[in-house]
Amino acid sequence: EHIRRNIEYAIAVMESRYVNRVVEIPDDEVPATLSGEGPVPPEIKRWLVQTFTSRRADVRGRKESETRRSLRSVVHAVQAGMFVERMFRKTSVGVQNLPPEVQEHFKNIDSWSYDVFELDRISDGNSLKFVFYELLNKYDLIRKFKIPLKSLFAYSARLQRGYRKYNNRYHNPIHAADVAQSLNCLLVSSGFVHWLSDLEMFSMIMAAVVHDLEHSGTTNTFHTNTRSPLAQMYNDKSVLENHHISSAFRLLNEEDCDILVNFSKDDYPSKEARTLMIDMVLATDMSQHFGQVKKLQSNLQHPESLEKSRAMCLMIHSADINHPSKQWELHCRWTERLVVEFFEQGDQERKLGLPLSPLCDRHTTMVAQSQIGFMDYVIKPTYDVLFDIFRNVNGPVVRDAILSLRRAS
Ligand SMILES: Nc1nc2c(ncn2[C@@H]2O[C@@H]3COP(=O)(O)O[C@H]3[C@H]2O)c(=O)[nH]1
Ligand SMILES: [Zn+2]
Repeated sequence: EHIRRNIEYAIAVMESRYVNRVVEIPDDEVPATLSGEGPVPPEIKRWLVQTFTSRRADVRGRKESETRRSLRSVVHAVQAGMFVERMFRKTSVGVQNLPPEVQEHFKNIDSWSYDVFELDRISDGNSLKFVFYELLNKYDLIRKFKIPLKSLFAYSARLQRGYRKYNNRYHNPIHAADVAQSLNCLLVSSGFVHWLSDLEMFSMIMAAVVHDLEHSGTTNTFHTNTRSPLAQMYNDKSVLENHHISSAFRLLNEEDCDILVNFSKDDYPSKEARTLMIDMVLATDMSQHFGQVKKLQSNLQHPESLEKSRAMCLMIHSADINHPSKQWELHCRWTERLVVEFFEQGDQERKLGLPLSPLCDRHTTMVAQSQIGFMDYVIKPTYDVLFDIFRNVNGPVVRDAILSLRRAS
């Protein structure tokens, strides 16, 4: 059934999107791409450049040779029938703990039009806690990693509290729940869910859930410009993202919060799992965006060089910027929230006598135009590359399946 769904999905994607399509990704130097005449107003260009590019060298220095895993190897595994058999709900450990209304709502959790605001309403503001639990349970990870439910709920409660620390309109627990649910959709619809190991699945869900923990409601540029304690701590580099993932790991040390307590020594703190989670959260720094997309696009010219971990990072990043590709009502709600947050930062900048960041001036910002720029220059290229990756995993499987069918008939 899953193979059939993968094949149908891949065929649909190829038919509808990939015939004679040219992907246009701006160069790392975005201004060059945007410098021509076009509908993008100067302030929006400034925002794109300031937010989505980084001329700093990537200093993370992952030793790729050690754990290099290409998508090609995954394709081979898929062709050889080496799916990870994911048990959906077969062994759920505690569904009875969920309020019935929430349980009913989760029937739709694989849908791109899932209404996370409604979940938050019916769960009395516990959307993050319940999505975290539901996804771990759905993929049987609570049982496999012997995660104590008491710790899971204590940790989730601390996460929700951490997300509420600054009362942000956008970067709050609902956003984290939304990113985790959207990630789940991408994993399911692409078939990735069947070729990630349990540890990789856990790492991805965890990364989605913690990726904006204790977000200050202001941008990295704001932290740097105000020389905030966090900017000093992280030397102006991916300030917030470093804080999010660092806080998530530190929270595990709080009383009753260690959800990793029963992980085997091979699983955690293995370099692989920890590095993966750190890399995925750091990859949500929007200054890495154009570099990340461009690198993957060039990798796609030689699919054998595509790395699984890079694909996973792109998936989290795509889930993080999902709402412009969702239903209009959902998108509008998120946009309204984001704009409130941007304008509050602008107000603070005004008070401090700092230059106002792009899109943060409540008196001059053109929201509609900026959203068009965001969709054209950020969302579309990201999702184009993501679907190209999906196609690279599913494509050879589809081709072989078609050949087999032909031979059989
Ligand atoms: N301009 C604009 N930025 C967005 C939109 N959605 C998400 N973002 C930005 O993309 C960022 C992704 O990472 P964060 O969630 O930290 O913060 C998010 C916002 O800064 C949108 O609709 N418009
Ligand atoms: Zn986010």
